[in-house]
Amino acid sequence: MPSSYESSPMASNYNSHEKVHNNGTKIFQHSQVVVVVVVPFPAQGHLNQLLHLSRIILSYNIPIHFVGTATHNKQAIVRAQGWDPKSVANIHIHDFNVPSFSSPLPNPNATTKFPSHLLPSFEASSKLREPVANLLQNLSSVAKRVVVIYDSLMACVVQDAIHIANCESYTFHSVSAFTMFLYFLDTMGNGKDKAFVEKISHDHSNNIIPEVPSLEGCFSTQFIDLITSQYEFHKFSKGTIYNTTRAIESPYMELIESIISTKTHWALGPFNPTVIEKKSYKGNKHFCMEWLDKKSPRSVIYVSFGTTTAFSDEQIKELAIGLEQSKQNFIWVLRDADKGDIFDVDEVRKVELPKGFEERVEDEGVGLIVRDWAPQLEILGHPSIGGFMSHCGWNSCMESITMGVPIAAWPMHSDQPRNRVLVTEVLKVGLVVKDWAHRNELVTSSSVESVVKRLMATKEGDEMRQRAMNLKSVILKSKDEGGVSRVEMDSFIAHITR
Ligand SMILES: O=c1ccn([C@@H]2O[C@H](COP(=O)(O)OP(=O)(O)O[C@H]3OC[C@@H](O)[C@H](O)[C@H]3O)[C@@H](O)[C@H]2O)c(=O)[nH]1
Ligand SMILES: C[C@@H](CO)CCNc1ncnc2nc[nH]c12
Repeated sequence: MPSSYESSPMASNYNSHEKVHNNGTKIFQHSQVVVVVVVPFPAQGHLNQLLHLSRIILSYNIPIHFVGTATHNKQAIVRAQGWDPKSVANIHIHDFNVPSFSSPLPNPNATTKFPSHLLPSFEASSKLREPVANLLQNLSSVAKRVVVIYDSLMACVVQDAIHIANCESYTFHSVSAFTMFLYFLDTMGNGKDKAFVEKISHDHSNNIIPEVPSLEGCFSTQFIDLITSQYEFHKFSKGTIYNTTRAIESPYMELIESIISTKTHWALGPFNPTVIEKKSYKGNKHFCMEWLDKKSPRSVIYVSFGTTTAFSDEQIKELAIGLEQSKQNFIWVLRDADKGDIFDVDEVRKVELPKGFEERVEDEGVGLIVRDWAPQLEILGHPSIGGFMSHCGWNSCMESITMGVPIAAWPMHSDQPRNRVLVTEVLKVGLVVKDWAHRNELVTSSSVESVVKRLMATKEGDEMRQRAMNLKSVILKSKDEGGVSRVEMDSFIAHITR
């Protein structure tokens, strides 16, 4: 564990901060520096994005304070990918206490796929308000400015920032600009002005705004309450941050800007590294990377559904049979949704596969089952990967697109049904496995088989792979000197350090 992982008293934080940034001469007086405090929401898809962003901001030599409960901080760090884990030592990690919370197993047979079992851990994290307020207060007395970047679901926790004169905050939305735009549009109600509606209708005909599924079945009611209870606190933030790039989502960034013109909207992504650092391998190569090394280019489909999905036994069986019948190479990450505390391993579900399946596909060299944490970013970046069967979580979408891999889309909940539309209809780098209208039905082995074949072994699939590679190169260029992603990140940094 990196030494700074332990939460340390303020004084030693300052010492380590001087050590990190002081190249022989004492360049920092604390009263002159701008510090950034990052407040993530405690679920993997959220923690991951803000840890990546922290590392990017740190690369501009800005001190970073990352706050959360001990278990969620540890979760973010042990699972970080794509860069040298040693650089975490330069981030000030603050482990704050919250009342203990229960950490039940997900329910694989529930009618909706929303991960309601995570609610106790979400509720516990809402108790971070007081320690966060104290931290902001302490930092504000020694820093020139305290910049708070908080997950939109943690607005309530950072509400005291408003009372601190040299503190300003930015809301981070963990979903696509496409999803956020549709969400803002839905909530605009009758206040739409005529010109705006005309523009939207025009965009409709240009396919910028395709038909999307309603939000029915996407969230639990308690989660909607959690989202709504944050509303009143968002008005205090100075701007909003998205993990996207104008290189792929500029129409939606512009639409958001036209709806909410009182704030600055920053497209600072992609947050995940687009080139994987050698040092990220943590010593040994994962066994699936060696397996991939032996396969031919673009011949393997990677199958994984993020950290918030639990399949029923019946669905697992159909998926297994479908993959085998497709006769395509695959790596399948077969794991249940995370628990609220991932280190609580007393109770885990052992998923059953059809008899003999695993041995057969592994002996034949066509399939590999991974049951623990897979190095997804590295896998997607491997030249043998030619497709990704995904639930369309936003991290997975960005990772796949930045690595040039097309998607077989099987959304489960939340923003995923709409990300599916962005991937398949707008960017045209994917096929639909399951449409939201059929969300309560089983996906049969024959539909799995047919989508996998279409993506991996047809001209249509080749064309998608080509488009995905084109998007990858557009994104890489946008990060070069003068490119849109680089310019926007540089100007955000210039803005907060002004
Ligand atoms: O074995 C694994 C499983 C998952 N992962 C990583 O875990 C992350 C999963 O995040 P995803 O966004 O894809 O999916 P999740 O469902 O877990 O996240 C969720 O939270 C954030 C939202 O914005 C997403 O849209 C939402 O679905 C990815 O970064 C993926 O690379 C692994 O590295 N290995
Ligand atoms: C329970 C979590 C899984 O990590 C739902 C995904 N998170 C989200 N999904 C959709 N819209 C959002 N706006 C902010 N966060 C959002």
